[in-house]
Amino acid sequence: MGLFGRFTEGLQRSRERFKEQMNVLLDRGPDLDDEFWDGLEEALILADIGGALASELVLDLRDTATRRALPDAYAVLDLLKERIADSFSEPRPEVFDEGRSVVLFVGINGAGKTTTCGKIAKQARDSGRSVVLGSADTFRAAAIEQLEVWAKRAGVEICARERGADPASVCYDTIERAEALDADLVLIDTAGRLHTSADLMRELGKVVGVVRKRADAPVHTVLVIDATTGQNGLNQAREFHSALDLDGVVVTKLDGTAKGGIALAVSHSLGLPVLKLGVGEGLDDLKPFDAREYADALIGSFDARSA
Ligand SMILES: Nc1nc2c(ncn2[C@@H]2O[C@H](COP(=O)(O)OP(=O)(O)OP(=O)(O)O)[C@@H](O)[C@H]2O)c(=O)[nH]1
Repeated sequence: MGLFGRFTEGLQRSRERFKEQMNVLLDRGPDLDDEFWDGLEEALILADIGGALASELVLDLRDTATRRALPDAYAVLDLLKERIADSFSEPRPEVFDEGRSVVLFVGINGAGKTTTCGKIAKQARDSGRSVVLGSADTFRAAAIEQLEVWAKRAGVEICARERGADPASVCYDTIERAEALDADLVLIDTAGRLHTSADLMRELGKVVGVVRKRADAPVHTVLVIDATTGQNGLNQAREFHSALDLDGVVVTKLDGTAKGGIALAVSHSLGLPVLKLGVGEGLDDLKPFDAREYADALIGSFDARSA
């Protein structure tokens, strides 16, 4: 898929914000002066890739521009896309797309865990894999019903118990059911919790421990991050990663924010792969992640004619 491929729409607001910032600079001309480099760093920070990575990238680009004698800002912006793509952690297709896998979705309230579970179930089902969903979010009755609706839409099995049931035992039942059905993929929704609540994080750690002990297939923990929370997503990722040793992240709600750079901030600073991207509320609004396409869609295209 080309430059404006799959993520174009989802990252539209982020790209427009970046373009606005850059056009102010490019209107002065494409010179690689101090004002350009400072402006570029500011635009990257505003796109929520994080202050540390923004200055790291700009330092590297500045150095490369001198060494390679890059002619102007347009050449730097092209190189920026390459550097952004290279800054993402390596992909891990075994989490959702290959072999047998048990995945626990974790994250703060409302991040999009239940919705993402449903969307991934649908994609896996469409590609011929058998899926069992588990509703370990027994805290919210509506979450159980919501996951049942998604299971129906995706045409997959679901294991659920009543509100207040022990989440670990729901996981246990789900894995048992998946084994009986010889399922390829088990997707378990957990209750939303604040990364700052030590008790809730400990409880989640126990649930993950039970699943790791019980499952025969590889167990993966995936953090769902709402992109609209911007840099707070990085704090969430840090806490969840240190408590649960995450395997990757799914970034949701990219359709409603200009803070699309958060996927890069998390992936780069914690060494976690971005596994999927949520770009809407519908069943098909989930995109596979590709670092190059993401970089293209985040930065957009600049050339002497369009500026
Ligand atoms: N625009 C948009 N909305 C999304 C996306 N993903 C989820 N949502 C919406 O976000 C809201 C919360 O999603 P849920 O899936 O219920 O979130 P959750 O993390 O399971 O919530 P808790 O169970 O309370 O922790 C719902 O209204 C979803 O439709 C997305 O990619 N884009």
